[in-house]
Amino acid sequence: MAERKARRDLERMLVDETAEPRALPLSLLEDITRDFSHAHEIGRGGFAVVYKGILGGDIAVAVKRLTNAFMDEMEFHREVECLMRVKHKNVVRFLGYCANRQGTMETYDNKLVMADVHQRLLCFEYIPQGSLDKYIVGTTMQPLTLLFLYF
Ligand SMILES: Nc1ncnc2c1ncn2[C@@H]1O[C@H](COP(=O)(O)OP(=O)(O)OP(=O)(O)O)[C@@H](O)[C@H]1O
Repeated sequence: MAERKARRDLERMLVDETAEPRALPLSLLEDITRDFSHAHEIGRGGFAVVYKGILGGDIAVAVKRLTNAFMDEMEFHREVECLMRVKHKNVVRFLGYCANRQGTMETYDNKLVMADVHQRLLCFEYIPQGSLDKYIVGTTMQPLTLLFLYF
């Protein structure tokens, strides 16, 4: 129920450019990326794996799952705060964030222990051909291709 509402809100945000980024439930981000499946992976950076999240129809978002080693809680808060402040037509729109912490039983040293699993995620507008180098290649290749065709 809450997940369905969050999904609708996220879809609405994509058409309403004035909407502020918001907290998103982990269950929604898991659902739209098919549990962060390999098939949804669109890229990797130094600190994150980026997935394509599919909402209704053709609507997509980019979900950035930060690696655990990267950030402590304070750093993550600062990152979210900075992203929330930046609003510019040349900057990819930040849509939301998720910080989830869950205890799971794990075996350590032949004993069952309660481990804290942290998930930190950021959600952005999806940019087709996400990487800037693909745009640059796309634009510089065109004249070259035309030149080649001319000769
Ligand atoms: N909003 C987006 N829409 C589509 N693809 C994206 C988006 N954000 C990232 N990607 C893809 O994921 C890749 C990794 O992005 P990410 O932001 O994690 O790292 P980076 O900017 O390449 O490097 P760094 O680790 O230094 O930040 C990008 O190269 C791009 O292909």
